[in-house]
Parts: sequence; C-alpha cells; structure tokens
Amino acid sequence: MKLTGVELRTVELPLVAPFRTSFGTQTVREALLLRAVTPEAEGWGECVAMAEPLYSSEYLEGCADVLRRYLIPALGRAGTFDANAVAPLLAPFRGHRMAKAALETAVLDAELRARGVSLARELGAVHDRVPCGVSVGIMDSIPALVDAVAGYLETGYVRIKLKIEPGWDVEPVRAVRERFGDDVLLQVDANTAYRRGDARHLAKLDPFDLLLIEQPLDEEDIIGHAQLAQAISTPVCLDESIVSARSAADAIALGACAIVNIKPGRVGGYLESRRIHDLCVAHDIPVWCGGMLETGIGRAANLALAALPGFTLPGDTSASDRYYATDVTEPFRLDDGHLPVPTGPGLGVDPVPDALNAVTTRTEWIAV
Ligand SMILES: CC(=O)N[C@@H](Cc1ccc2ccccc2c1)C(=O)O
Ligand SMILES: [Mg+2]
Repeated sequence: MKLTGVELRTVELPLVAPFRTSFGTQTVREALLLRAVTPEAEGWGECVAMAEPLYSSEYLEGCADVLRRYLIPALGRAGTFDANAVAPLLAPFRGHRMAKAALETAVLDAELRARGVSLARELGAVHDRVPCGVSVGIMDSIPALVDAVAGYLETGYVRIKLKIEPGWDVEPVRAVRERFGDDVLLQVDANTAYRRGDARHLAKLDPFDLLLIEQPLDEEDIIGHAQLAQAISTPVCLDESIVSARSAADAIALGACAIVNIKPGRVGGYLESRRIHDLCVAHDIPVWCGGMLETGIGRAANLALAALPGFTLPGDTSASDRYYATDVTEPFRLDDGHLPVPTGPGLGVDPVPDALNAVTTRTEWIAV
C-alpha cells in the first residue's frame, strides 16, 4: 500500500453529563480523527489523547504536531508498505504511542477495506458481540451516585466501575454494595490517585468483593503495585502503566498486576494490543478493553479487539449514548448488556458526513 496523504480532523463532542475522575472533570470530548487516503482505499483512525496531558503525557495538539512533522512524512518516504510495517517505520521517533496508534489504525483500516476483511477477523475475534461495562464518575453525593448506578443497571450494563480518589472510595463502594447487593460485578479505578502509604486504607475495600482495583498508584510505580498486591486481597489491575507488551511482561513478572486493561491508543495500536492479549493469555492474566471516550470510530475498533478470547472481563466499551447524544457514526446501542462486533471490512463503520461535519472544529490535509 502507498500513502497519498492523511486528513487530520479535530472534532468536539459535548458529553451528556460531566465526567469526573481523580484527574479532573470533563464536559466536552475533543478528539483527533485521521483519514488515511491510499490509491486502493481510505481508512479511519482515532487518536485517544485528551485535549490536555492529564491522563498521560500526550495531548491532542501535540499528537497533531508529531503526526504532521514526523510520523506521516515518515510513512510517505517509505513508498510501499503494509500496516505491519507502520510500527517499525515509526520506531525511530520515540514515544507518542497514541499518535502512532491512530496512524497505524487508519492505515490498517484502509488495507483491510481494500482486502474486504474485518478488523475483528484480522485480529482473531471469536465472538460476534461483547458484554459491556460502564465507567461511573465521581459524583457530588452518594445519593447521586446510587441514582446513576441504578440507571446504568436498568440500561443493562453487566459491570459497574466506580472512579475513586482519596475521600471518595470506601463509602461510595459501600453504598453501591448495600443498595444493589453482592452479585453486581463491581470494580474501581483510581487513575493513579493513591500512594504506597495508602495500602492500609485501600485494604478497607477488601470486604466488598471487587473484581479489581485499577491503577491505584503512579503509572511508573510498578514495584509499588507489586507491594500493594501483597497487602490487599482485591486483585490489582493496571491501565496507565501498561504501554507495551514489554511493560506488560515486566509488570506480570514482578507481580504488579493480576489483570490488565488493554487500551489500543495507550499501547500504540491494535497490533500491539493483540501482542499484549496473547502474552496475558499465556500467563493466565485476564484482560478487558478499556475506554477513552472514543467516538464510534474508536468504539468500533475496540469492539473488534474486545471479541478476542482472552477478553474475559467486561470492558468499558459502553454504548455511544453513555457519553454522546449524537455520535459521528451510527450509534452503538446496548442490546441485553452487549454491543455487536462490526462485521464489515476494516472498522466496519463510517462517519455519517453531516454528523461529522457538525462536530468538526478543524481539518487539515497532509499530503506525502
Ligand atoms: C472510561 C474511563 O474511565 N476511561 C479512562 C479514564 C478517562 C476518563 C475521562 C476521559 C476524558 C476524555 C478522554 C479520555 C478520558 C479517559 C480510564 O479507564 O482510566
Ligand atoms: Mg483506567
């Protein structure tokens, strides 16, 4: 395949409700969509970086810059290549995994559309629909949280994830358990808000039979997570810390995680995601598909990944209306707690032109 050029499109989608985590409150999702144009087909990719470097070091304007100045020109200079060659071609440029993931995905989508193969088929999916969990933000009060959880359970979500931070952890978990019982699949996500010295406090979550506690400590504190795993009975899951198959192997070897949240944007793409999946399966480490409030473009791709055999825990692949009143693609609607895995070539979805243009704040064509 030869790249003709890439369109960088910034979109801005209002959230249906503020989404508060330990690193801030979001009311709008700015996202960067890539459209890779080749002689055979066009492909889409979504860069999951936030507008500000609050979840990780990457941020949207920085991603656009590194794509414009380094990553896209590098693929232009490569002449003919396939999607498997994208990561090696971009390796000389250090880091920028979310930017690289978006570009690799757009190239992979174009290649698969030209071949008439779905991403699910290409990755090795074994399911045609996946069970969906939901991520619930930090709320103003316990009653507000309980109401929100009731709504999501009513909607059919099969797993509840509560965002936590110091001062909002044991009591919200206790309230959800008391209100909805012990059978609800329940987990928490701290987004690195705690420190090694909080182990005794986090052990107070042990009686609530949580599926996992996600990324309690700093993304670079692998040893701290291994020590914490010895001090609490709730299984430790890593998110921000897992940036590659190598980091997953190291975290597993050090006993820093019993479960892994795989996010294709965080690890550099869907091909690296499959490598992490395969590694975790080989070590009997369950994985699930995380979410970055993707539009339908990223959501479609995540559903293909979540259908692989090692994804044995419900992910954060929620329906479009969890976050958006109007998506840039046809909305993904929850059906009996599941979402369908797209079956068309490539991502299997396309933006709806009017919906896409309505939320577009900037487009930029980068010829190569
Ligand atoms: C679904 C979920 O909890 N996602 C992330 C956190 C997160 C939260 C808010 C975000 C807002 C804009 C872009 C990315 C974001 C990611 C997580 O698992 O840690
Ligand atoms: Mg997380």
